[in-house]
Amino acid sequence: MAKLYTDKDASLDPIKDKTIAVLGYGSQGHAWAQNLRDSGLKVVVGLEREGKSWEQAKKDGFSPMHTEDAVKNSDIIIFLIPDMVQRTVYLERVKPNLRSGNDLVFAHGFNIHYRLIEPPKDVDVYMIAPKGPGPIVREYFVKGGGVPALVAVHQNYSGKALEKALAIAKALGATRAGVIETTFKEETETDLFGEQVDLVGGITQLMRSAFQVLVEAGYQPEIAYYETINEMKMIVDLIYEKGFSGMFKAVSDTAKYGGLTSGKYVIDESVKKRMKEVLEKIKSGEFANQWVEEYGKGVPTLKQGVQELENSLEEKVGREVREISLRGKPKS
Ligand SMILES: NC(=O)c1ccc[n+]([C@@H]2O[C@H](COP(=O)([O-])OP(=O)(O)OC[C@H]3O[C@@H](n4cnc5c(N)ncnc54)[C@H](O)[C@@H]3O)[C@@H](O)[C@H]2O)c1
Ligand SMILES: CC(C)(O)[C@@H](O)C(=O)O
Ligand SMILES: [Mg+2]
Ligand SMILES: [Mg+2]
Repeated sequence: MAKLYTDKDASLDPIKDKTIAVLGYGSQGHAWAQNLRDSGLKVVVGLEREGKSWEQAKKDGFSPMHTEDAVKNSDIIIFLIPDMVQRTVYLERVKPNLRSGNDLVFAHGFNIHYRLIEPPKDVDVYMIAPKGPGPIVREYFVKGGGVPALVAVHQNYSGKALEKALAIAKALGATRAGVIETTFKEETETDLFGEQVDLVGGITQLMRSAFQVLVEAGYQPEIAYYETINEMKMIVDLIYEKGFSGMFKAVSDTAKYGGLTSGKYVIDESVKKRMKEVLEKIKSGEFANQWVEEYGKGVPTLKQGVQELENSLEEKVGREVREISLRGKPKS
């Protein structure tokens, strides 16, 4: 098994006297800024302008400052702004204010791996990539736990980059679970692959298609929603806690037999073949170029996809069904 770093393998010492700039106060930014501060580290929040994030950061007790001021006042600069804006913010706000011995830190390897950002040689460049959404990084930390993370070092000018990455992982709560060392290449490619074919893309499409098949066959949409979308959480929770075998133990033999046979029929080798094509596009940089181009055009495909999803019957029914099913969800 890969080496797992836990709390006992990490110390806050290498960064305890440093000032840390968290750039961005969105999904990950709000979690990192608060977790690192609650762990006793000195955090400043850097933002482009006053707005929603600025107000939220103030509500959470920070005194946000403009990006360039945050960079000038810090030793460690953490990029928690969208991947597509990191290059411009780096070139315009960070690079002109960077000092020898600063650290550039990422939560995902996209900009370094695909060379959108090419840092100078006299800084450390490393990553702590949480393997979970930002709000959960905060929620688990507050409840005394932590979301697992990957760490990677791209540039080790100080010779202490890994120790600092582990220190941040500890302050974030990730070593309460477990942290594994990787490379920027491995993290970037696997993270993009997972979110595309499985976590974000695959699961959404699987549930929507199943919902649509039932509705198109004349079944009540609310029943289709309960069956194909709502119950997914309980099944995934069982897999999360007990593995596939544990989940199988909790369902009926009828579900096991039907699931094994029809599951392999629906998600067959042709699906795996297309997953491999997706991986190739990620590895070759084709997906990265496509995403940069889409972003340059003002994200028309992304906007259209999100709008189609928001207007879909499954979302409309979901809003109603969730009101009912969330009433039954335990509070803690
Ligand atoms: N969202 C996640 O759960 C998650 C998980 C693991 C890694 N990551 C990585 O973390 C990084 C941050 O992702 P995120 O989803 O938290 O970002 P996000 O979309 O939530 O970031 C929003 C923040 O960025 C700022 N921002 C937006 N546009 C900007 C612009 N043009 N210039 C400057 N600032 C701008 C906003 O004001 C806000 O504070 C990315 O590298 C991402 O791949 C995200
Ligand atoms: C939370 C995810 C999907 O794991 C992350 O990779 C992201 O990009 O948001
Ligand atoms: Mg991810
Ligand atoms: Mg990702």
